[in-house]
Amino acid sequence: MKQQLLDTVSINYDPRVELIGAASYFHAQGWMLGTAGNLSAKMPDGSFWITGSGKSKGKLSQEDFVRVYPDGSIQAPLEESVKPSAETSIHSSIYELFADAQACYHVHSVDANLVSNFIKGDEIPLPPLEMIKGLGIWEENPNCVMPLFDNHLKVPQIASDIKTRFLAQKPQIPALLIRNHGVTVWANSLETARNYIEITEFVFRYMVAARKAGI
Ligand SMILES: CSC[C@@H](O)[C@@H](O)C(=O)COP(=O)(O)O
Ligand SMILES: [Zn+2]
Repeated sequence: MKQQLLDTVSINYDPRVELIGAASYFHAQGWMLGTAGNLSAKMPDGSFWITGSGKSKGKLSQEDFVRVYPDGSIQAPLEESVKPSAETSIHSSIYELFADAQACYHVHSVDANLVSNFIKGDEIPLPPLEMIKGLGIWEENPNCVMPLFDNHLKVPQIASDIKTRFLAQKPQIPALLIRNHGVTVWANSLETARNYIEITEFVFRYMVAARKAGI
């Protein structure tokens, strides 16, 4: 009986309403302006719902999402014309790399774009702020870095760079930054992914302000 109930709950699970709420909140913060960014959430069968490509992220509806299956096949609920996000390959790579990931969020902010140019290398040292604990690092004065990837017109190239690097070495934190583009986070729940976006954006804002203040 209990198992039956659990099965029914998982069959009826639909993360789209929560994804729409997150997108509209990020849009209000200026992190998902126009068509920028994409959000996805995993389903119990291993597929994931992802925002359709080119949709205005401040006014999404349930029909603006596409369901992507592990074999790459897709299902657009009502409108066949809805295509999955151009950055779906990045979301797929994250779900392949991190079995616990239930959600993957990607946004574009001015501060993230500025910070991505602070350094030429492939990782950015993060300031040892209390907020870093919110990314799962419980250390005094943490020595934490955020992986930084080059932006490419061909998104599968970015996805492949992420896979290659993270297969060789897992990142310290569940976040990565694409240069002149934006941050991507992943988490074991939609709520935590939303928190990670807020925390990384706080850290970027601090870094820009600190540089301006000469700290
Ligand atoms: C301002 S749109 C930029 C896009 O190229 C991309 O980076 C993005 O985040 C949104 O693409 P989308 O295909 O709508 O998911
Ligand atoms: Zn993007």
